[in-house]
Amino acid sequence: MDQAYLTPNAASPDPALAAVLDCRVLTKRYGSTIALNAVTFSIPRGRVVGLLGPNGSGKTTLIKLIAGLLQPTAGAAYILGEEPGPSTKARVSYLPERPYFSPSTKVSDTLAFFADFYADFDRRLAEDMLMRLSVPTASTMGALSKGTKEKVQLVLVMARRAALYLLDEPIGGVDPAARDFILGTIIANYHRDSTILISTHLVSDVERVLDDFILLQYGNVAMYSSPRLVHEQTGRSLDQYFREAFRC
Ligand SMILES: Nc1ncnc2c1ncn2[C@@H]1O[C@H](COP(=O)(O)OP(=O)(O)OP(=O)(O)O)[C@@H](O)[C@H]1O
Repeated sequence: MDQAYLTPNAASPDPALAAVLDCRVLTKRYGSTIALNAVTFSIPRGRVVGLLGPNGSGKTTLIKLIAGLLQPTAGAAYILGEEPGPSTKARVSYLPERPYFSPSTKVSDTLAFFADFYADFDRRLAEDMLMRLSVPTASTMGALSKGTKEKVQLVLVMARRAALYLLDEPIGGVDPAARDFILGTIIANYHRDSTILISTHLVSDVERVLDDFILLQYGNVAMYSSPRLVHEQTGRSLDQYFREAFRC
């Protein structure tokens, strides 16, 4: 495990070194279910971090807590030193796991909506990415395939100039051939100072773009490391390593 990434540094006097995201003993219970159990980690700026783990391990719960859509039972998440609230929402670009535009909304209207709603939205960048992904902007969302809807929502979210992007299962519905292209387009266009936290089961598709990964198991951080370290230490890709380590 690369301990360097685990060092909380939100109190650093150098803003360039301050953590974008700091989770401290972050805990969420739903009744008697402990979805997140005193999760503590820190992510510096400029990293692309995979949030990995089996079904029910707490990935969506963690992302919703950071996005301010859920309240923690104990502990806290800090975005650039602040707990989730209106000012962090202006710095965080969040892609939920489910579609959120009504079927009758045209793709071009979603661009207008984001431009009105988010001061940091780069409309030209969004239009450019949609064109490169061959998305028909005159269509309604309801007329698009599941994968194309996901492309639109991912493009909108990534065309904001946010400090932190929270992507919950962004490419699950996209065909395998297009995943590489989409990830490549996203990574080529996002601002290098920003941090991306991306929850996914598609480890083999995303591992090449990840600087680091956090593995959740039963609501605990089981590992915080990098694909590079896993490869150096085991000779395996992240996907191979997980398949062997967590075989059912
Ligand atoms: N609204 C809720 N009410 C009760 N329990 C919940 C609720 N949401 C999540 N849970 C429970 O919390 C735990 C974590 O769920 P969560 O959705 O965060 O996991 P996940 O890692 O995102 O799963 P998946 O990979 O299947 O999307 C699970 O045991 C789940 O059943």
